[in-house]
Amino acid sequence: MSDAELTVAQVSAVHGRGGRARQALAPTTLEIRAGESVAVVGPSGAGKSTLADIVLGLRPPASGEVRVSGTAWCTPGSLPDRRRRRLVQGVSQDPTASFVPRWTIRRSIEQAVRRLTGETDAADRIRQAAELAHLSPELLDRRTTALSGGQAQRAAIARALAVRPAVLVADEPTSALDPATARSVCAALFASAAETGTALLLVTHDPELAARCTRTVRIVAPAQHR
Ligand SMILES: Nc1ncnc2c1ncn2[C@@H]1O[C@H](COP(=O)(O)OP(=O)(O)OP(=O)(O)O)[C@@H](O)[C@H]1O
Repeated sequence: MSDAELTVAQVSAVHGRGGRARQALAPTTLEIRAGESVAVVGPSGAGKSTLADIVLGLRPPASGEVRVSGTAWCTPGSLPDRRRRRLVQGVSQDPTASFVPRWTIRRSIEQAVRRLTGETDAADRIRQAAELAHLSPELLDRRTTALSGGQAQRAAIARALAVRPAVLVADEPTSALDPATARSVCAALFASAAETGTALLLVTHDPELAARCTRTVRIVAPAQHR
């Protein structure tokens, strides 16, 4: 038995139905253990974001299976159980998507912790997550509109970590940031995943970022796209 936190076994995806169906992801296999990071690279349109969505449990695969912490997560016929959703959290290119615009960062994180873990007192989790994400605590009481891009991305990392996931999926998390901010956000991402033993799946076009991961998996474009 594998002790990987995330197992992606021969997972493929199709967009569209009937005559419009097109393969969006060729069969892909990878494993990530606790504290490891895997960079997913490949040409534009190869299906990297589609793979991220499948691992996040947002869409089922067309074939294959995803396992999280040794248990089935999703298959062609099933999406993850609502009570296990906490186990895989995401950080996207647009951090504002993780927050309710009229709420403070703290309130959005509190709601996520309550919804995903059932815990009503999130204060300790939020403080720890902000520290892990290198987010100054005073920024927790602002809305995303009052944060810089780098601060908002650190807040999104804190939101994801506050529910203590087994797997963190980061899809191009720094592509909207300037190089210096991108480097500091990445430092927070790698350090927090390693410190908490979270398996990190990182979709990136940036070779420097990929080189910092434990391994790189290259997605090949489905045959019809080549
Ligand atoms: N909602 C959708 N409906 C139909 N086809 C889609 C949809 N989303 C993506 N696709 C197609 O699926 C394929 C994979 O897209 P995906 O966004 O996963 O690629 P990617 O590797 O992440 O690309 P990029 O590096 O440009 O972000 C592409 O051919 C894309 O056009």
